Amino acid sequence: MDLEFRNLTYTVQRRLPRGPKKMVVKGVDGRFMSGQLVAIMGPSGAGKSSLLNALSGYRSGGVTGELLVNGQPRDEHLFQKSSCYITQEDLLQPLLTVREAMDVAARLKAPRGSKAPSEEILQEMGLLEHQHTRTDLLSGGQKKRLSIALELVNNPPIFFLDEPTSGLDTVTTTQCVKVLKQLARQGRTVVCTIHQPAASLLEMFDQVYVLADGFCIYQGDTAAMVPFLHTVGLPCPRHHNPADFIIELTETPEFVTMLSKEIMNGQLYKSAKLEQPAIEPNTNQMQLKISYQTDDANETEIILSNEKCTYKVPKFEGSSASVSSLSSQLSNGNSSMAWMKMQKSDSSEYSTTFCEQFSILLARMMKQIFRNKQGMCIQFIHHVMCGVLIGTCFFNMANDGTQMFNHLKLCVGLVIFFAYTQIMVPVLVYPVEVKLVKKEHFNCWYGITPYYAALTVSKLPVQVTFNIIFCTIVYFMTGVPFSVIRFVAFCLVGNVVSLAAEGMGLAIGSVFNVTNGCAIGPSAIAPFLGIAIYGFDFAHEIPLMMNILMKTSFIRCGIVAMVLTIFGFDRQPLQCDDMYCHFAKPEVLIKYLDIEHSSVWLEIATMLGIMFVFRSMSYIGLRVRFST
Ligand SMILES: Nc1ncnc2c1ncn2[C@@H]1O[C@H](COP(=O)(O)OP(=O)(O)OP(=O)(O)O)[C@@H](O)[C@H]1O
Repeated sequence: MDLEFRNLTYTVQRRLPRGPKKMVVKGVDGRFMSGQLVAIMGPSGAGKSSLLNALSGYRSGGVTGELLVNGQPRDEHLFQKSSCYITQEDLLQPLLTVREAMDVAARLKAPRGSKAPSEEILQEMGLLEHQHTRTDLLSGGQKKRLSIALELVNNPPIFFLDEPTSGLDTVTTTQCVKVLKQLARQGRTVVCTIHQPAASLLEMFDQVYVLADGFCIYQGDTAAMVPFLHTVGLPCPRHHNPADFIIELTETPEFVTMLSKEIMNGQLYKSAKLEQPAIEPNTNQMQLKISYQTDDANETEIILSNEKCTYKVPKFEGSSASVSSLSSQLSNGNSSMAWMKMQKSDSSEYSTTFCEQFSILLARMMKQIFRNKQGMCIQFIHHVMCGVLIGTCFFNMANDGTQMFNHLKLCVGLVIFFAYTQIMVPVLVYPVEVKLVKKEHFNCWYGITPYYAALTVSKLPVQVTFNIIFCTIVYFMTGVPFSVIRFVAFCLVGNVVSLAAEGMGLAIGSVFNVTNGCAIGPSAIAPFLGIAIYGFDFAHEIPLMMNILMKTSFIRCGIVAMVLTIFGFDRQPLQCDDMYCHFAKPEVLIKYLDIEHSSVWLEIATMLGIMFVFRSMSYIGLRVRFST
């Protein structure tokens, strides 16, 4: 597929605190042709990643201009299915082997009714011998190749890569660029940003697009760059790396202005053979008025307005199809049209159904959770130790009528434990996970809803089990009189508080897009805020806002539910070893706290409602973030 862009601008604005708007890509034009390996070069901060993000659709907010595919305005949905974006960071699912990661990608992405040739792709990428290695143990170059391999399973005709060589040594960098060159030679359009390639590496690229301060200062064949600079009076010294030379020129604003004018901000394409305008008159569009005639499942006849050609639709034919055979299908420039045709005929957004995505993602998440032995071990020790500590502090105290304040401390302590244990996990883990999910979602692996559903379900078994272990230890060590209903309610309250807290952590993570440090502040304050608000419960005059906050604080609901669980359910009067114990009768304590009209089930239902609100916020937050 040929990509064109006209008068493309990309404006960014810092959100929190809101900063001034800044145009980072300034009305550039350009054209990237199929079968070509294109390097977007420029000094740091020139706008390379921004241009790549805008072109790939990875960022859509703040982008203006015309984006064309094969000369026609592009259909974003179709384009997204036809392209893939590989981020600078190697975002790979942890705790899976190369083969497992590949199989998940193949199950999610391979066209319906077909089997992606995972083994052949791994072979082609030189990863077959590492197929049983865990993804986090791969070297930098292998990670990069795996990132490419994962996207190759549905054989997209366009690849965008953000700095694929960053952090790699010279040999690995060359290997990586060779792989990209091979992908391009197979008929794909491969566009990547690159810092300052060595001269030998630069030669491997077919086309170079140089940016400086958001302007295009060169576009054309790699071989035509030095002659172009010579013609504008900036000859590259002998034995000087042309990439270094042009980047050095960008340090002088006058040169940037002059070069940008010469190349008409990307409207001109400097060819090693002949010079031609980058954007030809709309003759292209005439040629692309096509009609499809399908003879059989494999062959498609495409009639262009003035010529006729026939070729095979790229189609996986079971595991016997090799990447080479796929490549040969793509090696015809026209095959991108066949790809588009194939994608157009499949109107669904993903290759798999909602249920398939949900079950594949759930299986992947469960596998990762159970393989995280260290994490599981830490969680187990944390729950047992905290249970024993709390049990020791309040040992056999639950039946002592003289210890009213200790009873309350126990309830508050338990709720804080459940809240803190769960709130920090998503806040710390989620920002990293979101990047990975964004990449996979953007590359059309799956939708947000099945991901979110799988995320919610996958954590439950382990979380509930550990909470029950904790509850059992505390319940019996503190000596709360046993009854089945009370014990069930006790475990239920703990689990619901932890789910609400987790929902809050997810909401903080996805709505505010905060990184670890900033997230700790609000999330750490939140439970205390809940308790502080609870303190107002004893006051007579509660301001309206505070009242609303109090009623909607899951910490408060948790404490009320916990008190009602321990002292409710027809509990007999507590032992009293003093002359008089005012709070020996559970009803007196409940009345004193002004919660005699509440019920455990109502508080649990309220917490579930709060959890639902938090989870909805985080779901919407994700959707909004992924759509801009
Ligand atoms: N979301 C954003 N908010 C504010 N500024 C931004 C945002 N995105 C990019 N920028 C700014 O836009 C400019 C271009 O950024 P970009 O990441 O595209 O540069 P780059 O050429 O890829 O740099 P590098 O090679 O160092 O990665 C930079 O000055 C950067 O600070």
